[in-house]
Amino acid sequence: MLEVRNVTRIFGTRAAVDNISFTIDRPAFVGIIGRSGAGKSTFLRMMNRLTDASSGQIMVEGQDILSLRGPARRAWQSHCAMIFQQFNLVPRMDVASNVLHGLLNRRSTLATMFNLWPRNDILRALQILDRLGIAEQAPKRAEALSGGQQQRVAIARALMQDPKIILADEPIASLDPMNAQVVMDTLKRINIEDGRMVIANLHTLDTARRYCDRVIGMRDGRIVFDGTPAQLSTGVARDIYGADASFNEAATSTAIPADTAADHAYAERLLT
Ligand SMILES: Nc1ncnc2c1ncn2[C@@H]1O[C@H](COP(=O)(O)OP(=O)(O)OP(=O)(O)O)[C@@H](O)[C@H]1O
Repeated sequence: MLEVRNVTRIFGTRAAVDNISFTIDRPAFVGIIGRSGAGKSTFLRMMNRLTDASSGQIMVEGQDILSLRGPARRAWQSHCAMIFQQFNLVPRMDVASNVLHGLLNRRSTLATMFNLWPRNDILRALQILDRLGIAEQAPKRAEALSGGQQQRVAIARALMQDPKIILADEPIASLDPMNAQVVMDTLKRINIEDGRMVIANLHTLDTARRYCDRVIGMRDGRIVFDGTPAQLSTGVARDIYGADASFNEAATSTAIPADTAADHAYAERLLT
């Protein structure tokens, strides 16, 4: 389904991504982990053709997507939707219009400028919002929503493109643990129910272990691990993150310790 062959991206004299190769043969949920600067974002941006590669090929259904130009490149970008850490919504625009903007590549600029959308597209946007549990937010401005809701709007916008692959660049890095879970559950559902491949850059090991079928570990632009979550032992993680013996997994965790006594006290205060 996807074959990455010897892909490199050089900035100045330094390789941000250094000759990486791997194959994904089914619509899996793939996590890419590694410390800051490992090359994770650069790789996703090459997949989506936001950044050019210096060399290599990315084959999808027999076509090298790195060689696409003009309309063919734009068509690929709409089959390969991207979700960002900061959601990248238009804050003052309503939620439904933000979702409809997923069709931007396929619409005339004029129609988009005047916010003129065919009825069928509007209905589809509302159906997608409903599926993600946020239909009632459709008329609100995006900026009025919580971070978790905004990220679900961004996922809805991606689904509007009907993509084969969803690329997510640190999709939960700006969210609290509860919202992070809702967003990851949503991505997992889309992966399983729709059969869309998801490739997500993740900064926490526990998230990679919980949601991914496969984990790729990057360090200094290279792939240093490629395996299942079960193979991702603390020792392997230490290699990926380049940490010494004092490496502590909790430092890469999003989990908050449960403090039930404090929760009960808080609930009681609210009730009185
Ligand atoms: N446009 C650019 N110009 C120059 N150097 C860049 C550019 N983009 C990325 N780099 C460099 O490439 C390397 C890899 O960066 P990249 O953002 O891909 O890493 P990352 O693993 O995604 O890290 P983070 O989690 O912090 O985003 C870094 O050293 C970064 O400084």
